[in-house]
Amino acid sequence: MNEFWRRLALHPRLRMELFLSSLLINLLGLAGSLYSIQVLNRYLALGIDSTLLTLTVGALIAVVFELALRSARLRIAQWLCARADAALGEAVFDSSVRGQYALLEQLPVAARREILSGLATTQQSFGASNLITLLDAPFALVFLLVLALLNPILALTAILVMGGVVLVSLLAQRRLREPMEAQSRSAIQLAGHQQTLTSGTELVRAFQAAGALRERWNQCTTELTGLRATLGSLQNTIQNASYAGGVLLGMLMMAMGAREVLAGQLDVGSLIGANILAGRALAALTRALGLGEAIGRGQRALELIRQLNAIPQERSDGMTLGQYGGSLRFEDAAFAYPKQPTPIFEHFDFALPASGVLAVIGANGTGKTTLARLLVGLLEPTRGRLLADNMDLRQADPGWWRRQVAYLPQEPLFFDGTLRENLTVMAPDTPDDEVLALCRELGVGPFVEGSADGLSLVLRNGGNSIPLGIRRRLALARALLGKGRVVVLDDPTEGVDADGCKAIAGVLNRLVKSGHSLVVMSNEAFIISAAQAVIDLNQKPQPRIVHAPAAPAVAAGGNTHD
Ligand SMILES: Nc1ncnc2c1ncn2[C@@H]1O[C@H](COP(=O)(O)OP(=O)(O)OP(=O)(O)O)[C@@H](O)[C@H]1O
Repeated sequence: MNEFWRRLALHPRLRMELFLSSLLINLLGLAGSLYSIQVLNRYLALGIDSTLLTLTVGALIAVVFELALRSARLRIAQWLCARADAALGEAVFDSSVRGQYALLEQLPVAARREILSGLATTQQSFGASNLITLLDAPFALVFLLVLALLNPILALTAILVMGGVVLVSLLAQRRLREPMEAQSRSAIQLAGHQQTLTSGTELVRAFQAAGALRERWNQCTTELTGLRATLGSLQNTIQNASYAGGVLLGMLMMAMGAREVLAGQLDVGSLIGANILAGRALAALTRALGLGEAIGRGQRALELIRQLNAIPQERSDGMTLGQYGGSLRFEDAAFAYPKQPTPIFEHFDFALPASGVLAVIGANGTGKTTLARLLVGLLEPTRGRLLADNMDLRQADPGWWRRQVAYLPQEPLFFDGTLRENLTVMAPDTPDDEVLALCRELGVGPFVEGSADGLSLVLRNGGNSIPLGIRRRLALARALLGKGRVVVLDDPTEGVDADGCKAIAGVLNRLVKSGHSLVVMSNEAFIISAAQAVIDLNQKPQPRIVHAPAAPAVAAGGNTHD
């Protein structure tokens, strides 16, 4: 309900127009019953055709006005709802792309997907037609008021029947909440299994995981079917109450009305009109009550969306440096993930001079990727500072900082779009020649130029149909085309063949010569031997720092580090 009010509050003038048009529509809606009363009382009594003609023309004009107003009101409501939907969609998008990375990561992927799909649910639940139905509901009172003017006993009868319908419906709606929440939880679980079915085909087949997956799948779908049945029954109770209320109201109105007619308190025309009025009052009410499930579903989706939107966002401004020199420094830095018993590192002091080359080594899970994410500014040290040319990265404008960093993440993922759009995402004006030259330098020229579409090749599903070694080098090309001063590479040779490693070594040498600072997370001997310093994350909690005496050139297939 609050969401409907919020939508109405978006535009006070339109809200007023909606209320006024609803008032007029419902007043014009009285024309049908007044027409019946007048035809039965006047025309049947006097038999004057011109009276019938006047009444009919009057009623028709009222109907035409009512229809015109209805369509104008719908357009206003649609405009208002479209604006609210667009604002909500934008807020969700912003939270997804600008919510603090560390906090976003705490939300499971399936839950995030469910939140995003909840946008469509809110659009339906709080859409224009439902808004109008709710606006019409209070006008049931107008019909009851007119009914009371015709005959108070009939009005009282209608109120009692409607009260009963409201009571049954509200009781059923109270019981809707719990199964709806359970349904949302099950849907999140099912979304996880759907993800496995769609992108884990290999896993399911090769590891014969179908049995284990089927059990969970069946459990989820059975649970969802049961919950849907419960919700359906409750919804049915509400519909039955409305139907039974309608039948009962019609009968009681006739019975009580007939007695009133015999007692001389009501004429036959007014009895028919009263019946129509009571029917309209009940219909307005039951239509609104029938929205209970849809509104409950929308509210649940909105609650999840609010959880996402409540995640504090990364700052969109901050300090920048006119000219970033390329040095980095950790000062008594520590990092620990929330709810993790041991920190990734503590009391970490290290300075990388401009144009320095640093290798970060460590066994699986020691924190190389975490360190890379700290350098890119996705995560922040839980204690201490990380400085870029003496500027604390906490104070830096994240957008500016990410333009200073050429980052190769461990997972080389791409968004749906062409290869060109992906590679030049940080520098859209880069000419194709430059992109192709870098691809050639990285040894993926034959892949790009050999494909019929070249740079216009359309990537889907993160680009996962491209072999990993090629995908990684394409991701490296994307990083370098951004022209950041510091190059942070998370396992650049993982899955890359010997020729590919040589090509990467060549590019790294060029970067070193051109004065870039390099931080490479890798256990690869040829990278370690070329580094001026090595951080060993195997040592906990304070990493070991090894300074190499000289910096030989990066050469794939070179020395091993001792
Ligand atoms: N979002 C997170 N929340 C909690 N713990 C996390 C999170 N991300 C990583 N970790 C944990 O932090 C530790 C370091 O992970 P990280 O991925 O940085 O290691 P890594 O050295 O890069 O591993 P690998 O060599 O396998 O890539 C691991 O124990 C991992 O489980």
